[in-house]
Amino acid sequence: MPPRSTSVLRLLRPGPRPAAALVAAIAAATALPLAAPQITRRFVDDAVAGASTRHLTLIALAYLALAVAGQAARMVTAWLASRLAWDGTNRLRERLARHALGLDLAFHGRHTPGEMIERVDGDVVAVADFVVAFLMDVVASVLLLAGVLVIVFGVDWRIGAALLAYCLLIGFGMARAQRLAVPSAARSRAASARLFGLLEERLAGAEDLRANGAGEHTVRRFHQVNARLYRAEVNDARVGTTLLAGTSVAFAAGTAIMLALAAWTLTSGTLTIGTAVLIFQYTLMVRTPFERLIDQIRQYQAALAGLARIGGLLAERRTLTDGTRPLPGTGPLGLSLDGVGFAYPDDDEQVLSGITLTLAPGETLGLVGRTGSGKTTLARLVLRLYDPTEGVVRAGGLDLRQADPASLRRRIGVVTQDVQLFGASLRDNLTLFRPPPDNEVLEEVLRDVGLGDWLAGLPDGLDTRLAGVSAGEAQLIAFARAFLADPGLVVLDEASSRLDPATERRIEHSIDRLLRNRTGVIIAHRLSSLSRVDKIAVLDQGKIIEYGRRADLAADPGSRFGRLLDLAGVSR
Ligand SMILES: Nc1ncnc2c1ncn2[C@@H]1O[C@H](COP(=O)(O)OP(=O)(O)OP(=O)(O)O)[C@@H](O)[C@H]1O
Repeated sequence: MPPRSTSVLRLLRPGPRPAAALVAAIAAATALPLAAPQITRRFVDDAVAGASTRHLTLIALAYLALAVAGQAARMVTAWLASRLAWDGTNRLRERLARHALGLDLAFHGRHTPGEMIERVDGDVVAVADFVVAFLMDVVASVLLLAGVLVIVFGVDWRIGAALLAYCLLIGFGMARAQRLAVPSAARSRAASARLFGLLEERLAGAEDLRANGAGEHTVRRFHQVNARLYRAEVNDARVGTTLLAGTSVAFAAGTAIMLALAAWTLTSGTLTIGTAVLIFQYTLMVRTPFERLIDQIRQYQAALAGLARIGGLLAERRTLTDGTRPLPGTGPLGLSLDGVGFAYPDDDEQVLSGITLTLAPGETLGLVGRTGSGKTTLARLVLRLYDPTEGVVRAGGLDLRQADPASLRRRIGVVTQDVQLFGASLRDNLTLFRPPPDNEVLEEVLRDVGLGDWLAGLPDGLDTRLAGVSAGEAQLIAFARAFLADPGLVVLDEASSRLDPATERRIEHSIDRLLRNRTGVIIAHRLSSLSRVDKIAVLDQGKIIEYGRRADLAADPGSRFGRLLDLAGVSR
């Protein structure tokens, strides 16, 4: 096993007491069924010898008690094994989620959310299932098989040797058969993954598909993929049934041989009838452990692959190193970019180059440029979601690479146009699950951003679970979040979607308030926003092609910014 997988397994290791309880439960679950045939033997031999009904009834009752105790031990084992596995895997899941959240955007850019969910949940569940099954089936089955063989060897070594040979043959045959079944099972899983992939993608785009009349094509495609899954499943079932029938025949033949052996020893006078019945029962007992063991081979492979992937994820390291120096704790933060260049990791294209600009504390910058010119990328550098590949970004005079990440998140805020609202209360959506300030503070902030009437109309006020929030309201909630966080530098990616004039006015009012006494970088999509900024930078293909004070650029007849205003019919 690779070393990473062993370190993952270490996370799953239980404490000594639960482990001891599990070992005891497994031992009981194995020993009790092993004792049952001994009681049957006693019953048969005593019955043949003419024992009283009372005596035989007592033996039968003992058998019953043993059977009940055996089942109870198995239930306790199952419960303990699942608890241990889930405790361990929950620790692993938590560790993975924390680790993944701590990795930087370069990592998350390479891995889709679906992939991360599969890693943090799917792989962990595969491992948990395997750990439970390993304890329940593999350990218990091996112990049971070993117990049966030892007992039968003790009764008659020749029959023991025959049973051992039979077990080896069956084991070999079942492992081969399992390998035959793997390709058809893999085909069926692949077809199922394709169907779910298609469903997920098409359901996510249901609105666009319907609006563009692509429904019929989607349904046809769904039928095709579904038909492929059907064929793969039928084929898999056929292979499975054939193998099952073959295994049953092999077990029946083995049982018949063991019975014949028992009958032979019986007639040769070495064994009693009770012992013959005992051997017969033990022979029947080997079937279930074998079936369980073989079944585990598949799960073992899935778990091993899962462990390797989990280990790989835990081995991922942040590429951004954390600094230790705090940003100035209060007041607006100045911002300067000095010869900044940037290319996304694993991408040769230079997205930004030679960016130099300065904002004094409290000043605002409007970033303008065609789509793809690098505005969002520049904002990401200011938020230190990435480090520049050339040059320096400074806030409050401090190179962001040296800044303590907690103070950076507290002092530099962002309002994006894709506002993420969570299926939680309005309060939690405002505070992002941090300990909330008093209700009055939250209500005042909501009133300030123009959501006072909206709040008054909510059935449970701040405790209302958010659903069906409009784009404009979502934007205003995002402003409220930013007010609560009270940063000294705000990056604002303006909503480019059309909002009704009343909402637009409310949003502009909020922007004005948010920028008061704060430094701001606005990715401006509306010309009206440009009227409030102190400076303008026009980006084109990652370079600043125009930069200066807004008033100067507006007054310059040849400036691009001036032409932009003229084109839109806005007075300079
Ligand atoms: N995560 C990423 N990985 C690789 N390349 C990226 C990534 N994000 C953006 N780019 C590329 O960087 C360039 C600049 O993109 P960016 O999103 O910064 O532009 P923008 O001016 O904000 O565009 P828009 O106005 O459409 O939001 C584009 O060529 C884009 O394809």
